[in-house]
Amino acid sequence: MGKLSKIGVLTSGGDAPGMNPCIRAVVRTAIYHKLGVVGVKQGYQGLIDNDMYEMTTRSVSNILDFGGTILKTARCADFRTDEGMEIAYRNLKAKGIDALVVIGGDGTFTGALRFSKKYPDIAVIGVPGTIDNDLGGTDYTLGFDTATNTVVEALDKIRDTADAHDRLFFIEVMGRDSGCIALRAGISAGAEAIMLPEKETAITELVESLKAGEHNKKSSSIVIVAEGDKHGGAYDVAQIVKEQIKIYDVKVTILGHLQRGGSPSAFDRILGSRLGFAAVNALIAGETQKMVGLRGNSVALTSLEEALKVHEFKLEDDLMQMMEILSI
Ligand SMILES: Nc1ncnc2c1ncn2[C@@H]1O[C@H](COP(=O)(O)OP(=O)(O)OP(=O)(O)O)[C@@H](O)[C@H]1O
Ligand SMILES: O=P(O)(O)OC[C@H]1O[C@](O)(CO)[C@@H](O)[C@@H]1O
Ligand SMILES: [Mg+2]
Repeated sequence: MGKLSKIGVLTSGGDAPGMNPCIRAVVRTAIYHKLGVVGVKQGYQGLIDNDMYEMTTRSVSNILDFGGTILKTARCADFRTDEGMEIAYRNLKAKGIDALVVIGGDGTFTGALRFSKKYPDIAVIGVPGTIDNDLGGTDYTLGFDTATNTVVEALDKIRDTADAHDRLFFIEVMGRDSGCIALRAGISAGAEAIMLPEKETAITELVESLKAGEHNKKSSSIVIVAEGDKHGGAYDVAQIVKEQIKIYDVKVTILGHLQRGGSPSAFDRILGSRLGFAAVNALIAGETQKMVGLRGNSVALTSLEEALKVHEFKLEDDLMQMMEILSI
């Protein structure tokens, strides 16, 4: 690759709080180093549709506290095809862009890696931006902290009414393939049980533990169901359990997309700024096909391949065990 001159930045997949602080850091770090920086609208769709604009330091003024992403995002089917990738490549070359910072989740990185292997003259650095926290090589992804706090706030409110009415609530949280939000929010809000995509929960055991809780004079119970759970969503699980347990009045709440919105927490603002800054520095250092992440409070580079490997270590055994014991 020749000398770096112009960086494209995009956000892709589900939006995540912290993406805006990250875009701001990419833009200002690039400009500080006298590099051009181009904002790509709607993720990979903008590469294909040629929807891009030159950014200045003022393009990212006063956005630290915004949820969503000023660049917009999309799930782009065309980028999965060789034809789509070729159009994207031609558009990048025509604009003189020689590197990309892609902010997104596992799907975004899968696309980035494929693209970069096909067109290695465009350097690519990934920033983990997804509320799912489902990437290796980083302890946290952008948006996970804010989303978890949002879920905890909702669970606290549901606990008030559940307790007042002696009810059993099944609460569905996001995480198609990832139980990270479910586990940490569950611990924070004292949930009685958590159902995760990574670990099958036996319904008989769940029913037994809910009955034991009632026997222990618990006035309310909260079961968190991550949306990817094998038994289906919260409504499905509630239906199965209802048939086996008559002691509580059963209610269901789906938290849905409110989990993705909102102003980023201080943690996500700092993480976004730190990783955006590091992404540009990695490109300047000649890196490509890597992700910048946070490991043990230090910024670390990981190959995109490694980042995409299984992330189950994030469901630490002690957290899983503790969750059950502390809710007796
Ligand atoms: N195999 C692939 N080849 C090319 N592009 C891909 C591939 N997989 C995903 N992408 C691109 O990445 C985009 C984002 O992926 P996806 O929708 O899975 O979200 P994500 O980045 O995992 O974020 P999140 O899970 O937080 O929503 C896809 O819409 C598609 O454009
Ligand atoms: O907004 P969409 O496209 O329905 O996507 C929902 C999915 O996106 C995520 O929120 C991640 O961004 C998953 O947890 C969830 O399954
Ligand atoms: Mg994903």
